[in-house]
Amino acid sequence: MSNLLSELRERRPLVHCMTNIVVANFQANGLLALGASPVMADAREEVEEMAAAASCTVLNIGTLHRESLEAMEMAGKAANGAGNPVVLDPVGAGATRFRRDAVSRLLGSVNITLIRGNTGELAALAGVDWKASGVDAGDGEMDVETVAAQVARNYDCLVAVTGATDVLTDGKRTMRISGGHPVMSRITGSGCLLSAVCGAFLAAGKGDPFHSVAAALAFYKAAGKRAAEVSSLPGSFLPAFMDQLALIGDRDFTVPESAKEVRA
Ligand SMILES: Nc1ncnc2c1ncn2[C@@H]1O[C@H](COP(=O)(O)OP(=O)(O)OP(=O)(O)O)[C@@H](O)[C@H]1O
Ligand SMILES: Cc1ncsc1CCO
Ligand SMILES: [Mg+2]
Repeated sequence: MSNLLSELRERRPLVHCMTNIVVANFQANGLLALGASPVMADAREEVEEMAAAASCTVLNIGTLHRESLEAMEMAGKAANGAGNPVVLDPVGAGATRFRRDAVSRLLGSVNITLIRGNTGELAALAGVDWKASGVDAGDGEMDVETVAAQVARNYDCLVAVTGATDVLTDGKRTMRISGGHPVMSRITGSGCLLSAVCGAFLAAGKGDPFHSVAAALAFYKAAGKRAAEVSSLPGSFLPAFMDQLALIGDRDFTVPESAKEVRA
């Protein structure tokens, strides 16, 4: 059993979120429920200071515009300078040219620790032919483990691709995490909040970042599963899910022991 969650709650990491207007409140509440401390800040005038003061920065392009993209680049570089982890959530990366270009720009100028997205977003990052559907996963065929590992090697970062089964890779090792419940994809922002939760776990973990993200994914799946036992309808699932983010402890979820080696 890992005690990462207890350490996280003890440390209460400050998670700097540059996020979208849909999920900001949900993300802040979810981080508080988990035991982290959220701060939303995206003005160019302050992001460098905030990123340096925080324990990690989360860049979410869900409702991006020119100014926020510029601010994200500044924040990402400041977080890099402070040695803090940076999570990129490439929301709807395949939906428009602006989003594709924004993701390339961020990946080209900031050292990203983790990219967390759904299959459609992974396809966009990898240039795989895909039927994009706004911010949803969309439709298409690809070997998620192989493509995610290629993207991880390309950008020298961790990649977490979520869905019915989550895949985590650093380009050399791959891990699959199952669990959760389909209702998790029927509320908006469950992926966005997860990206911020991964940031909190990365900030709390002193060891292998791969292990910290694996723990975050397993924790979140467990919270979804337990909340769906209370209600699997979206409206009443939401508060039950918030409660589980606060209730679950280290002994209530299992991080898979072994990661599979992948061939480059
Ligand atoms: N069918 C499913 N069964 C079990 N868990 C699921 C399912 N779909 C999604 N999840 C879980 O929901 C969480 C969010 O993942 P998802 O891939 O839906 O994110 P997303 O598409 O980026 O969401 P959003 O953009 O709305 O924030 C993850 O923990 C994932 O494991
Ligand atoms: C619905 C939606 N549109 C832009 S961001 C967002 C939140 C889920 O990704
Ligand atoms: Mg998403």
